[in-house]
Amino acid sequence: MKYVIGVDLGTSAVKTVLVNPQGEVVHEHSEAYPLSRPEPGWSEQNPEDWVDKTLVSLRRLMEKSSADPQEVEGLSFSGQMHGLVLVDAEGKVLRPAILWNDTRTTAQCRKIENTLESKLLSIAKNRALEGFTLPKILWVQENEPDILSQASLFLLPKDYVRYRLSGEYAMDYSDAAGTLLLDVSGKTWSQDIAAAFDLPLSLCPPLVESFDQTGTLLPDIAEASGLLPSTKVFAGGADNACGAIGAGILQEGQTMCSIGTSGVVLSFESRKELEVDGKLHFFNHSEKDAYYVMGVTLAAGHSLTWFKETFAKEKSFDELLEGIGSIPAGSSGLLFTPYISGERTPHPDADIRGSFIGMDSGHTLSHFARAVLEGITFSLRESIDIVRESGKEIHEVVAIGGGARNETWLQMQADIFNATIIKLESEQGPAMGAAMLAAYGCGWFPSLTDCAKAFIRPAKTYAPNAERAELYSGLFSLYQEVYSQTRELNRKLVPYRN
Ligand SMILES: Nc1ncnc2c1ncn2[C@@H]1O[C@H](COP(=O)(O)OP(=O)(O)O)[C@@H](O)[C@H]1O
Ligand SMILES: O=C(CO)[C@@H](O)[C@H](O)COP(=O)(O)O
Repeated sequence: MKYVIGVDLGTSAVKTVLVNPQGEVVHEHSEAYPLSRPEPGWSEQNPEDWVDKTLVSLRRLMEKSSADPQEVEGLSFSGQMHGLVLVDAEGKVLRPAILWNDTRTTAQCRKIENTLESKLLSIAKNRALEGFTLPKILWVQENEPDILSQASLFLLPKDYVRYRLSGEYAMDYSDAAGTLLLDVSGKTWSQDIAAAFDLPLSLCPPLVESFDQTGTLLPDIAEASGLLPSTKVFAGGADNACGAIGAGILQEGQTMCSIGTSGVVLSFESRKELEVDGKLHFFNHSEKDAYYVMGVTLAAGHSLTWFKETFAKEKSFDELLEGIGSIPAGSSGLLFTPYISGERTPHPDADIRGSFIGMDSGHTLSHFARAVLEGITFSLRESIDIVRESGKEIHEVVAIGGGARNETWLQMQADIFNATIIKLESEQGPAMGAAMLAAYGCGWFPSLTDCAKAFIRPAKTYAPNAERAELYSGLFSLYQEVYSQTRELNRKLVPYRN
């Protein structure tokens, strides 16, 4: 038997999957790492934790499977996007990584917009959002100039881990697109953007395709992970691009909804000249010369995790959600907005915070749990609507991520999106996408599309229920009002957040 490994460097954990040529996940293993929030709105991780846990996860995967290391032909990566890792000339990390969900950079975003004006959308194809990488580099430039002056390169999370595993520096287009330093349609680093902020282009690593080989495992790494120094290492991609590959989103008209820590609605796009005016993210795909548009809910699964940890810590997700099927759609008038760490689509607002509206003495824990799922799903419906307004039809949506584990939530997505939801045999979208990039890179298939045909199998579909779809459509209008009704209040609450 031959295998490939997909490594998904997530926000909460690194997941590794061992996949055979039929696309079956033979074994998987996950290792969690901490996230630190040293100040309100900050979110950091220690890159050394990623490397340690990736090696532990690979070793456990190999031990569990008892696969012969000779049989593992290659591995590739999917990574949390946008996080800033700065390294010096020796490859030493200069400060903790600043993550995608860190919102300290509002001032830097305004500086980028004011400096670049229309160039930002014409070159980088995206607006300046706190989560993206360039604002983080500018924050370091302003607040820790000594650190930036020692930096010889910036990397994204999975690029740092790959460098430690293979000794080679590289960044693929799908992840580079989320930095705001890439000329997205030209597929080169933008000299114009870098020069506007006095950043040398030498700070940017070499660009590669997601399925390009970037060396093999270093001998000490091979030993620590239970693999061989001949194991091929492929570049990999942004977690959302890999999630899309793993969900088979490889053609115009295909859309996925991923509910992990964040929530994402992503639709394939073949036209590099498409203008979405910053309303959606527009990024390079991990498929060659393809793109995607995407809307992001910052705290999707994170809202559910926060709710569980705060109000029902002793319960598992399944225990918390087991009663929600008997709560009526609309949670008996309880409405939740998932803005617990600010929001991105459609409200790029670092100061907004969540609400429960309509609390009643008759509401139970199950009403609250259902309202949380409905609020997250309404937020994703806002992205679905913007994608539809851009001219795309959405009749079917492939669901991936931890949120796809709950049947009631999948049906709720069908009812709120008014589209058929497809659940796959494996909800391991990004890790599976990474494994597919390795399989294609190893030459197992002539194209990623052929690989998708062999690897991806639908398990179940959920059709919208007309009555509930209508009820949710009315409630969605009320949900949309909550943002404007609570924005000013939240702004006034900012000084009290400490
Ligand atoms: N059994 C479950 N039912 C519904 N949602 C779940 C379940 N288990 C986990 N989740 C949600 O999935 C999220 C984790 O999804 P995952 O795709 O693993 O995220 P990430 O890659 O961001 O770490 C959690 O935040 C949680 O809200
Ligand atoms: O910032 C984004 C996309 O722009 C996030 O989607 C991150 O890429 C992290 O994703 P998860 O940890 O939720 O998978």
